[in-house]
Amino acid sequence: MGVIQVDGLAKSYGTVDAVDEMAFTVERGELYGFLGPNGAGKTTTIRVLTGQIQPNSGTVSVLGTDPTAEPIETRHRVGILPEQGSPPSFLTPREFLEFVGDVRGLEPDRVTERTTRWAERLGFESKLDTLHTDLSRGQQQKVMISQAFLHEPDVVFIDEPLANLDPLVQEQVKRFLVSYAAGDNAVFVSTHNIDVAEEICTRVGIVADGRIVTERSLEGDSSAVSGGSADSEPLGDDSLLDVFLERVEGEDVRDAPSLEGLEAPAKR
Ligand SMILES: Nc1ncnc2c1ncn2[C@@H]1O[C@H](COP(=O)(O)OP(=O)(O)OP(=O)(O)O)[C@@H](O)[C@H]1O
Repeated sequence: MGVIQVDGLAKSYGTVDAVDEMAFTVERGELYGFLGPNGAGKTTTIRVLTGQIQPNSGTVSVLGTDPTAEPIETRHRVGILPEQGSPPSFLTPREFLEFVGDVRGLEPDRVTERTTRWAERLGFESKLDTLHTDLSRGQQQKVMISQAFLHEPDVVFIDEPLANLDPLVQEQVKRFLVSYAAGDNAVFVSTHNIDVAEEICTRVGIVADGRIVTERSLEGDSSAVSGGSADSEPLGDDSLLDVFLERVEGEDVRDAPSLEGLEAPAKR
């Protein structure tokens, strides 16, 4: 049984069908990449899986909990790095991480120890007592990454993990995500960055029009992974970008209208 299970999920906003017949399963040990163009339904799916919104229909299960019926229990057990999330402007990283640790049920000593460890790991020790409003976007992202992993959850949902990070920290975070998933956890990453997905994910689901249109295993040609609704094909000799462009109808940049006419005006 997967630690994340989604079957027949549908969610609309008014007349917009954001998610429709979404189905996939993620197992322990997987770093699952959720790839899709703008508006494909990725954030909506994560919001359902983390108990932030109610779907219209379908079943979802996260670590054996039902986020639609027991959202607080689900949120307690997972880590969440939301899209464009930022820590509260009126708190410092130390205060925020203490708050998150408390809400997630960690002992105060443990929170102090992990706060120090994360600040050292991501290099924001000198900013631990500075208000978030006075931190850069990248420094705020480091605090958000720290809060998602502070209670060492078995499942972590991440929207664009590398946003605003400098290249050195990006490398560190990528390595961390790979090792965290390999430690019998599951990391679910929504991203537009196909190269990063190809580099770090064990499996990807390509999303278009609110559903998974294809899945690919990236763990080597012989290891097709059971994906619940369908077995994932290995990527083989294709590049993930080619698979993406082929499967995302109407989004192929090779057929897209050129941006001719949008060039900056020539200097007079
Ligand atoms: N609160 C909302 N009210 C109305 N429509 C919404 C709302 N949130 C999302 N949508 C619509 O639902 C669809 C899916 O949006 P969603 O944010 O899930 O896509 P996404 O794959 O995360 O996109 P992106 O890659 O641009 O972040 C889009 O057409 C979007 O306009």
